[in-house]
Formats: sequence, structure tokens, C-alpha cells
Amino acid sequence: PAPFKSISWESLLPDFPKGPLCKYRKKASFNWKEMAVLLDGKDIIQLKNRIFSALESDPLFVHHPGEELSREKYQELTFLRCKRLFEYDFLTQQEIIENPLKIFHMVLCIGMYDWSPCIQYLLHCAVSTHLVIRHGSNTKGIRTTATFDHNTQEFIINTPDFEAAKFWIGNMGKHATHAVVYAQLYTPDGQYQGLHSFLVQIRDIKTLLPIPGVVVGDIGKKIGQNGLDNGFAMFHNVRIPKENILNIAGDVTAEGKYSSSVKDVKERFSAALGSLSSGRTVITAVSMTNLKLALSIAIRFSAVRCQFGPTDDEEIPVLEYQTQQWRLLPYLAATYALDYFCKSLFENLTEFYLGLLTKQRSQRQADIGREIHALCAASKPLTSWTAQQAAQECREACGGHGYLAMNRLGEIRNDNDPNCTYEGDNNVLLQQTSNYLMSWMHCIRVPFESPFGTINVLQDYHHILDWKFTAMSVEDCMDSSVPLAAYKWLVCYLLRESDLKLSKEKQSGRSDFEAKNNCQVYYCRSLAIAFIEQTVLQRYHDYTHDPDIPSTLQPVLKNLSALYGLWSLSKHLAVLYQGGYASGEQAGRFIQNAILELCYRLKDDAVALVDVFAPPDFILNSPIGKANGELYKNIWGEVLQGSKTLNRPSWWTEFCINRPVAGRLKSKL
Ligand SMILES: CC(C)(COP(=O)(O)OP(=O)(O)OC[C@H]1O[C@@H](n2cnc3c(N)ncnc32)[C@H](O)[C@@H]1OP(=O)(O)O)[C@@H](O)C(=O)NCCC(=O)NCCSC(=O)CCCCCCCCCCCCCCC(=O)O
Ligand SMILES: Cc1cc2nc3c(=O)[nH]c(=O)nc-3n(C[C@H](O)[C@H](O)[C@H](O)COP(=O)(O)OP(=O)(O)OC[C@H]3O[C@@H](n4cnc5c(N)ncnc54)[C@H](O)[C@@H]3O)c2cc1C
Repeated sequence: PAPFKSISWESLLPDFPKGPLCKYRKKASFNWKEMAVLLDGKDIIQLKNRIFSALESDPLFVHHPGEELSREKYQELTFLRCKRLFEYDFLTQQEIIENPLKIFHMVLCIGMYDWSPCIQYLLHCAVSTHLVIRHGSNTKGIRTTATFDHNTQEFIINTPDFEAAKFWIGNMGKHATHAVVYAQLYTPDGQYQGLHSFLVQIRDIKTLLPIPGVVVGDIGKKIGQNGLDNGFAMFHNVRIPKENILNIAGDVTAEGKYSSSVKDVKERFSAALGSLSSGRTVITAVSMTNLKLALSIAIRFSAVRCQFGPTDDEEIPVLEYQTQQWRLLPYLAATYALDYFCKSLFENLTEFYLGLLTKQRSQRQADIGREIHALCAASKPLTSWTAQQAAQECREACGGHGYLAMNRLGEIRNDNDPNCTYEGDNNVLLQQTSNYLMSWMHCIRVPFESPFGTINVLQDYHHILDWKFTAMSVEDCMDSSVPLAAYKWLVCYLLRESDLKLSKEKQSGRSDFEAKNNCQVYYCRSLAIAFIEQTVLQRYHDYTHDPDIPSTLQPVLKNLSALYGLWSLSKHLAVLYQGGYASGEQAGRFIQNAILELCYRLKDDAVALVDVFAPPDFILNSPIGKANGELYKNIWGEVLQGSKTLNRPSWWTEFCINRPVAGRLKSKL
């Protein structure tokens, strides 16, 4: 990051308007601008400003308060906005090469405005990876076939029946003209060659009418993200040229012979699915961004909204209540920890793609692919669930105002919801992470490490299993080293228990399939969650304890790290006691009291902490979350902008004239 002093704050990070939030802003222990520069750096802040102000000045992105858009209109507007994003082309190739992290920030800035155009845009950019994989979770079971016809040098794409139809596909409902279709490949000798992807034209590019043999349409209204047209498709002997096989894992010669540089079928399957890791990394960051949006709204609201007080004539901000602090501030800490983790995961992914682009065939490159897969298969569940719970908590924390659509918490919650499902259902994905961890069990007696070091903790497996909770006071627990040690034990313990459980299941005669399924709840699933929480915490602990962090910022960052660690760990207290890491009343009590103390210490910093990441008012688009904190003026301003707010309803005669005759229909029942 650029040094603090050389930057003109006025142009880069202007002061917030004066208002009711000033009271808390003055109490903050640190300078929010210094924090923003530390976390993002001047270059990224400039990029964010550029994107935010482009959207704010563009009439196409104007908000329509008080207006209900039909789904058709919203889809049209989303498409126009998506086209406009291509016109803006916010980043040059050179900028991306110099700092790939800029793509990540660009996506999240657009998403903060609305996820529908953002995802539509992303899907158009990433057409090579993300269209028509669907057979649900079990990709191996996809039933669409691609049979090579060497007489015409074409593949014939076929959907056997409607249950095998592609469903849910983003952009396919109304407008996609081409799709990447995952299908089971058959060569002319009748041999089955496994899952491959093919580029298939589905609509005419001049008329948007379906190509003969393709049945394509819109799947209907969803719980959220309704600007996006999700669709279905079925293929009836649709012929595509030979060149349209996307030969990631294998190819077919003109004579119809199959060839692949990857001999093992299982490896080919992993290669075919490898690109899903980038989507899962993006979704991890999308969910973390939803945390930022929800908390910006709920914390600003809580700092201004007053209820009850020590005397009848004095009401205090709801943020002063222990309950409100405990409900919101751990999510604020999680936002900071996950924000750091997302950036580090994106860097890991960049290294992986650099290896692919330079055609690395090393063992390290293969190990990186496996480790990234294991990381994002658990970070997507962790972050999307955290954001989902946080959005609901923030909604309730804002009371009735949180339920008003204009304040956006419902939209954030509903738009975040599918992050738990797409690119792999969370519960299904966690199994991939635990499989990866379990696969290390046989290495435990020899020295080993993974490229990003996330499983190196297992090198001390036997030793760590003997560790105990040793803190002697609440104050002892106020550093993230305490939950981190507990997490290391937890991962080793759950790994041992999962492995033992699997062996027992097999010994009792269960098939591998059954045995694995019976080891998920309380074992493998908990293991994957504990592992990813430990990894997030480890990275954030190392960052916040780095001696290069300015001394003006380190105390608050350390508090956030400790709170995130203890709060996450507190959900595993039962296992810590069950496995003998903790014993006696004190351990649990210390952890609980440390959480409350950290919440109390952070409450005066909370507004400044959200000021660091909250987007401008236009983007946040929530009257109760505005930076001026003028809660009531902002709400009234928005309510009165509704075109029909003060109108008599169009159906007023039904009330005033066509009155019901009580009991008129009774005899007809
Ligand atoms: C993972 C599965 C559940 C696999 O299940 P199986 O039981 O059949 O197989 P195995 O567990 O035995 O696996 C075999 C082997 O393969 C390895 N593997 C599996 N996946 C990967 C992977 N991704 N990378 C590396 N390796 C992998 C596995 O570890 C095994 O190896 P070992 O033998 O060594 O142990 C699978 O069936 C599955 O993934 N299911 C989920 C299906 C799924 O995810 N579908 C997604 C559909 S697309 C979708 O939903 C899109 C939604 C749109 C969302 C938009 C939001 C955000 C925008 C994102 C945009 C992305 C932009 C990115 C840029 C770009 O890509 O260019
Ligand atoms: C908004 C949205 C957009 C989407 N966009 C696309 C897209 O663009 N392209 C695309 O290809 N797909 C897309 N999808 C589909 C998405 O990838 C799938 O919904 C997802 O992979 C889950 O599969 P499923 O819906 O078949 O769930 P299922 O697999 O039917 O899961 C149902 C339930 O069964 C459980 N379950 C399944 N298998 C197991 C198991 N082995 N062990 C334990 N429990 C299990 C799951 O946890 C879940 O609770 C989209 C979905 C949504 C919601």
C-alpha cells in the first residue's frame, strides 16, 4: 500500500457528512482513512471510486424508489446494464496483468450495486467455464451425451429425457446464444470416454430464436437475483462441428480415436471440474461482500436508533446494549477476517492459473490444484452461511425498519441465498474438503507440506492431540493465539475421530459409499468446517500480528482477530470438552466473557470500522444505512418519493361502495 502521508484524502476518501453518526466517529480509536489505505492501497481505492462514480452518474443505473419493476422489465434493465458494463470496460489488459486483484475488486464493486447485472456480466465473461454443467450435485451422473460422427466430423448432442434437461443455467432463460454443455463423450467404437465440455449454439444470433433441435426457456421467478434470466435446455440430436469440443481433458481425432494427455479417468474428471474452483473463490468473495453491505446498514442504524435508557427521559443508541453488540460485532470481525482471507485465496488462485497458462506439469502445480479445490470447497460454505446468518441477524437488529424493502436487507439476504447452493451445494462441497484432509492421514508419520501450507499443522498431529486449554484468565484469552491453538487441536482431533469412525463403519461391513455417508455429521462435516475456520484465523492472526502493521491500527485489528477466533470457536465448545481439550467450568466461562469484553471494546470503533468498507450511499442504497446517519429524514425522504405514497388506491370503490354483506355465502358452503 502507498504510504499514508503522500495521499490527498479529500479527493480519495472524502470526509463523511456531519450528523448523528459523528458521536461514534469521534470515539473511534483509529483513523478510518488510514485503515482503508492499509487494507486496499491507494490504487484499489482509486479503482473503486472510478467504478462507483461511473455507476452513480449513469442514468441507466439510477434507482427507482417506490417503483415495482416487473420481472420482464428487471431482466431487460439488467441486460442493458450488463451491456453498459462491457462498454465501460473498467480495466485494461495491462492493469489486470500488473495487478490481477483488480478484477476481484471490480466484480465486487459492481455487485455491491446489484448482483444481477454483475453475475450476468461475469457469466458472459466466463462463458468458457460456467454454463451448462447441470445434473445437480452429481456431475459424474450427467446424462446428456455427445457422440462423435466421423462421417460428418460432428458431435451429436442429445438429452435422453426431460429429467436430464439442463436446468438453472444463468443467462440461458432469455438471451444466451451459445452454451458450454457438459456431456458424456462416446466415440464411434461405442466406447465411453467420460465427461467433456462442448460449445453449442442454442439460439440464432440475429433473431434469438432457438436453433432446431434445442428446446430452451426461462425457469420462472426465483427467491432473489431476478434480474438474471436462468433457463433450461434440452438437445435433440443437435449437431455441432468437431472443433467445438473444449479439449481441456481430451480430444477426438478425425478418425474418431480418443486421445488425452491425462491417462487416468479420475484425473480427467478432476481436470474437467477444475475450473469450478475459480467460481467458488468468486462466490466466497461475493458472500463476504454481502457481509459488508448488511453490516454497514445494521451498524449505522444501531448507532443512531435509540430505545429505552437509564432514566425515563434519556434513550440510548441500541448499539450500547450488550445483546446488540454480541449479535453484530462478531459478524463485523468475521467480515475483516474473511476479507483478508478472500484476497489471499485469490492470490493462491492466481498462482494456480499462472501455472496453467505457462503449462506447468510439475507435482507442485497438481498439489496447488488439489489444495485450492479443498480450500474453496469449504470457504464457499463458510462465507455464504456466515453472510446468510448475518443478513438475517442484521435484518432483525434493525427491527421493523430492517423489514422495509427500501432498506435493502431483504434483497441482500435473498441475493446471498443461492451462494449456499450454486457452484456446488455447501454440504456436498464440504465432503470434498474432508476427503482431502483424510487423504493426508497416511502421510502423518513422514514429513510433508502443502504448497500453501494449510495442512502443515498436521505435521505435529500427535503432539497437538496432547494439547490442553491453558488460559488462566479472561485477559489471557484476549489474543487470537488462544482460539488458534484450540483450532489446531480441533482439526487434529476431528481428523482422528473421522478416520476412526470410517474404519469402524467399514469393519462393520458397510460399503465404501455407505461408510463415507455415515461419517459426515459430527465427523467429516465438522472437520471441514473447523479446518477452514482455522485456516482463515491463521491467516488473519499472522496478518494482524505482523510487526509492519502501523501501531495506530494494530490494537483494533488484533481485537477483531481475537473476537473472530473466539466467537467461531465458541460454536465448537461441546467438542472441545468432549475430546478433553477443555475441562472444568472456567474454560467455557473465560471464552464467553472474552467475547463479551471484546464486543464492548469494539463498540466505539464499530462505525469507523464499517466506514472503512461501506460503499457510497448511492451504491449501498439504504436510507437507514446512509453515511449521514439521518435515519428518520432519510426514511421519510424515500417514503415520500414513492409515486403513489399519498394516492387513494385504484380499488377504493371496493372498500367504499361494494361493501361485503356478512354471511351472504354461508348457505352455499
Ligand atoms: C465435487 C463433486 C461433488 C465430485 O463428486 P464425486 O463424488 O463424483 O467425485 P470425487 O469426489 O470422487 O472426485 C473425483 C476427484 O476429482 C477431484 N475434484 C473434484 N472437483 C475438483 C475440482 N473442482 N478441482 C480439482 N479436483 C477436483 C476430487 O478431489 C477427486 O480427486 P481425488 O481422487 O484425488 O480425491 C462434483 O460432482 C461437483 O463439483 N458437484 C457440484 C456441481 C457443481 O458445482 N455445479 C456447478 C454448476 S455451475 C453453477 O452453479 C453456476 C452458478 C452461477 C453462479 C454465478 C456466481 C458467481 C460468478 C462466478 C463466475 C466465475 C468467474 C470465474 C472466471 C473463470 O472461470 O474464468
Ligand atoms: C440461482 C442459481 C443459479 C444457478 N446457475 C447455474 C448455472 O449457471 N449453471 C449450472 O450448471 N447450474 C446452475 N445452478 C445449479 C446449481 O449448480 C445446483 O443447484 C447445485 O449444484 C446443487 O444441485 P441440485 O440443485 O441438483 O441439488 P441436489 O443435489 O438435488 O441437492 C438437494 C439436497 O440433497 C443434498 N445432497 C445431495 N447429494 C448429497 C450427498 N452426496 N450427501 C449428502 N447430501 C446430499 C444436498 O445437500 C441438498 O440439500 C444454479 C442454481 C441456482 C440456485
